[in-house]
Amino acid sequence: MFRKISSSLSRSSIFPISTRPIFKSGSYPQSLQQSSRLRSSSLRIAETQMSDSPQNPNPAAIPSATKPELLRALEFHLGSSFSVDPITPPPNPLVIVISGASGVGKDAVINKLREVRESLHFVVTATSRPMRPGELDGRDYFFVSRDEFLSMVERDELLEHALVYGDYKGIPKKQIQEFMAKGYDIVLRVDIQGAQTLRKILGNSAVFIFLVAESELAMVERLIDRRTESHEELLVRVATAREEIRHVKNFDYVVVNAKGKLEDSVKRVESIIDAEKSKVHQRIVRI
Ligand SMILES: Nc1ncnc2c1ncn2[C@@H]1O[C@H](COP(=O)(O)OP(=O)(O)OP(=O)(O)O)[C@@H](O)[C@H]1O
Repeated sequence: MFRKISSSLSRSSIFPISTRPIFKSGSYPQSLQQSSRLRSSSLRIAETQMSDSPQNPNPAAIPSATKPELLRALEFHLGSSFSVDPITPPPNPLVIVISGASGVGKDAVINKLREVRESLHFVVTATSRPMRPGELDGRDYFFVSRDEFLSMVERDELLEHALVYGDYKGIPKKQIQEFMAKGYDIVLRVDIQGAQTLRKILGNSAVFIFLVAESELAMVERLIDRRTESHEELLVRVATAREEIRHVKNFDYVVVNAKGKLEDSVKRVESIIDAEKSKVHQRIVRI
């Protein structure tokens, strides 16, 4: 764990403890500069590398000591070895909740994020809704019957679940636990109702991102273009979206997914993840 450089040296043979030196220009101990005991082959290599480097621009620097010698002397002077361990612990796994009104582009953003970012696990939601053309069981959702879904609820296998536009949707807990244990960050894609429930369950331990279109018109057009909803379903979704936009205040971040700017939105989400990873006070999530 710790550098062993100085441990092989008898400290008292170089500097008596009572007379620990303060190194100044020109006063670096001759014994340390010249001692053949210090010159192992690896030290000589390092020394050669240093002597090849451009002239030291700092006139106050110690003139002819090698880097290993300097390191050893500093360690000796400080009374402890320099550790090669990381200065800060690795960041905790994150739980990232991505939400927003229907048709705002949650799937589109998440699918792109999947392409550009490793070390994220995208939780596959269980749903009782029928599969849409192009969707794949186990990739887009776990498609289960209503009865199967209700059994999962009874067995307490879901972190949260809800009835959304007549269909059940829920998040399997086991998947999150397994991937967090492997060090993955977890991405959850939920509607706004789901995000509200998750906020109650997870509090500030998770990161909540709210996706919005640049305007209401843009959002409705996107839904129409998708051509997966009937006229009545569109009416319900638009009315719900108008109401849901007020919940933005319960989120940590808002990302505008503007028309034709999907990649910018994904970059913005990535920046949020990077910032969260750099936080001094990390979120700690327990599922
Ligand atoms: N930035 C964008 N520019 C243009 N089209 C977009 C953009 N983002 C998403 N879309 C398109 O808008 C439509 C709706 O997107 P998507 O299905 O990802 O929304 P969603 O939020 O997942 O919807 P739902 O909650 O109803 O499943 C899709 O056809 C998608 O390709």
